[in-house]
Amino acid sequence: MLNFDLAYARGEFRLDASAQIAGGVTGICGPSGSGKSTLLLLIAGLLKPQGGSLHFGDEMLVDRARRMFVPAWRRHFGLVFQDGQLFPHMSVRDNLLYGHARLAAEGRLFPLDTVLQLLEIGHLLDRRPAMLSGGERQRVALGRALLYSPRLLLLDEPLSSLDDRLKQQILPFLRRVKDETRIPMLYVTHARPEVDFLADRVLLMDRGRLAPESRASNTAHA
Ligand SMILES: Nc1ncnc2c1ncn2[C@@H]1O[C@H](COP(=O)(O)OP(=O)(O)OP(=O)(O)O)[C@@H](O)[C@H]1O
Repeated sequence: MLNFDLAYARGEFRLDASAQIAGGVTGICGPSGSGKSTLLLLIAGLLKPQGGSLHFGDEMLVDRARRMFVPAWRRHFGLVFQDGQLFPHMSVRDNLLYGHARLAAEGRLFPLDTVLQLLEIGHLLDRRPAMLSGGERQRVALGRALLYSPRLLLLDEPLSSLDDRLKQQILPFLRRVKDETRIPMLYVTHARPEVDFLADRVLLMDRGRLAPESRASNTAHA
């Protein structure tokens, strides 16, 4: 599904990461500052690598040797970051429909009602993001990413700012998204239980390098 070999340097930090990743949910774990968020930004097209290549299926998105770089908006990937990053001046409805409304009807994976039901956010449509709880904001951010009908979901610690009760509320939603939509996901987290619950495999990031995790326990989740 995703195949990359990316080199990126910023100050002292060096990322030199390669992997071939199949569909399903791939957890990415590793110490703080090891480069997990940087890797997601490189895959999203929000950072440009200094070297290497990136393929999504047969499609070449980056090939620095040929000076090729497909910009983020043309990759059609969905992103959910820690703080949700909703548009503060727009209602929940307008946030949710922001990407969706621009898609051709045949490109939409699911209608608004399906996502509202899946994430239980139908009662929030007329509110602004400031009027939402953290868990509601996370669900709206996820809803917006889903309604964009992405080819890949990039999730960067999407639950890390939430309390346990909210995590327990949202994790099953994510599993339903995985089971019902089959959209591949890269899921960055420090929280082992989230990975154990969701991921089909785990990659470990350490000082800018990626390696498959060898823990046998993960096969139980494949
Ligand atoms: N905007 C930035 N400008 C300069 N350096 C940065 C910036 N963002 C991150 N870094 C540095 O890049 C390196 C990788 O950071 P990154 O955020 O990718 O790590 P991470 O594994 O996601 O960490 P965490 O688990 O703490 O979120 C770190 O050394 C960090 O200090």
